[in-house]
Amino acid sequence: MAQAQNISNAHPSGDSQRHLSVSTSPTAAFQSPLSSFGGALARRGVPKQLKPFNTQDIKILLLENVNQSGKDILTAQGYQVEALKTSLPEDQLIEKIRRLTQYRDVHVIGIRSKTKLNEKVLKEAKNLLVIGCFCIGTNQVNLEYAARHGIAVFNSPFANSRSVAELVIAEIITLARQLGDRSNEMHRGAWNKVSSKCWEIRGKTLGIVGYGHIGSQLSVLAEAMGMNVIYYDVVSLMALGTARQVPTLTSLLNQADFVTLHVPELPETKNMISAAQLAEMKDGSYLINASRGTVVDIPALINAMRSGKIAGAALDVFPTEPRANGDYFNNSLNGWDEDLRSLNNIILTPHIGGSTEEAQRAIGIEVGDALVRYINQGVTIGSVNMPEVNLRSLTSEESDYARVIFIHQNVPGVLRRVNEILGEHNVDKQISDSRGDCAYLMADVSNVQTSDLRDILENLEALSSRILTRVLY
Ligand SMILES: NC(=O)c1ccc[n+]([C@@H]2O[C@H](COP(=O)([O-])OP(=O)(O)OC[C@H]3O[C@@H](n4cnc5c(N)ncnc54)[C@H](O)[C@@H]3O)[C@@H](O)[C@H]2O)c1
Ligand SMILES: O=C(O)CC[C@@H](O)C(=O)O
Repeated sequence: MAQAQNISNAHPSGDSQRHLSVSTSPTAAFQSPLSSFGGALARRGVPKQLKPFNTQDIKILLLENVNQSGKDILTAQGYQVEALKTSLPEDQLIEKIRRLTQYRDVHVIGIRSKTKLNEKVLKEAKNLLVIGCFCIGTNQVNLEYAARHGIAVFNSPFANSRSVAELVIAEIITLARQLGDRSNEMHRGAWNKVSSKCWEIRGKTLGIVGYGHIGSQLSVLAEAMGMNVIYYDVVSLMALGTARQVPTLTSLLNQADFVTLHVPELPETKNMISAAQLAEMKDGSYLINASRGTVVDIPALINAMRSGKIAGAALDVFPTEPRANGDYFNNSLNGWDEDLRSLNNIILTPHIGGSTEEAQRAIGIEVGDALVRYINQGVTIGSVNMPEVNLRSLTSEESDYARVIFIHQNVPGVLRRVNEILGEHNVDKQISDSRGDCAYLMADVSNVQTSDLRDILENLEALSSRILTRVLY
């Protein structure tokens, strides 16, 4: 196929910077790991790398010390990768995107849990194609705004679940034996050998709120240590081992010796554990939160611990967390931080539930691969805000092919208009799906020349429903 020059990735803003020059010289072979088409791919040859751009033109900004495994995958593609160790607050991130040419046309932003990618920030990144959350939670991103602007978001849904579950097991024993306090006393030079209100965990009841990836793993580990497990979830879920689902949060709180929270940050989970719920817990019970800081009303917890109602707590997450290592955890953050620090038998950790070598490496690989697949082939499998769409990869044996991606508003009549445009060519295969207001169409067209691609692009761009058009080949 004759090579086209300057086919643009058109974007809703119509920004003139959105032009990527054309190259078909791959810098690294991309091996698609997609399972549903894997067999067919293996038989049909090496997947062809689809890109209407020099991979070197793709600009990626990674924040929050993303693992080397993820950086390696992205740099191996030839993309320009700028990696920062910390997150940036909204004003500094906007400033960076606005002021520095190298970020203004950033195509990919990679973050972990701290960087807030809200509408204000996303508006500035006018060339943004995709966001990688190198973590489980995606509450820090305005997913709906991103979808409306054709920006796909990917995460790693369970690569750190085991690490969180193991941390919680450690915390259950630490709280039951008041290990934090004993250790602190020894560090201060004081010997204080006590057994009063120190317990074995065998035979105690663990109440898990949210029986998803983390909650269910934890259930198995806790049972192996002799605990009885009950759980509460908004959906009915199969119990592992001899765990038992209870019908209400109150029922769980009334029965559990240890309550641990594993729900996502949602409007419904905000202050899910507040004064009323703490009052429903057993006297002398324990609370663990390694989900999100907003799930617990912390001033209410401080009161419940001061009164002795709650015998201990472990908190890994906080409504406002420091931006970087070395920053202070004091009242300037949340207003009650020093009261919290003054309590006995409380474990405070800096959001390290998923911070293990194993988890971070696996997350880097999973999200890195998803980003490459999306950039190079337009595949949305695993996206948290776009319909999941995939087609068998084109292979290097198939020449004169192009992949057309049309992200559009989910309104009646669009497919007919799109197919009028594509119908003038040989559409080899096509798939389309929608999620909420956003729809994603992927079509592989054969026997197309440069001029055809330009026509296809311009005609699709002229449709009023279009959000983003990409032509990959
Ligand atoms: N501390 C850390 O480092 C760390 C690491 C990973 C995840 N997390 C947090 O943990 C959360 C849970 O992770 P996961 O992978 O188990 O998520 P998941 O989506 O697999 O499971 C969440 C479960 O919570 C349930 N749920 C939702 N709303 C609920 C409600 N109102 N009441 C009861 N149950 C409800 C869901 O039905 C689901 O079963 C994540 O959303 C993330 O915020 C924290
Ligand atoms: O590594 C992080 O910053 C986030 C860890 C965790 O909260 C997650 O959502 O996966």
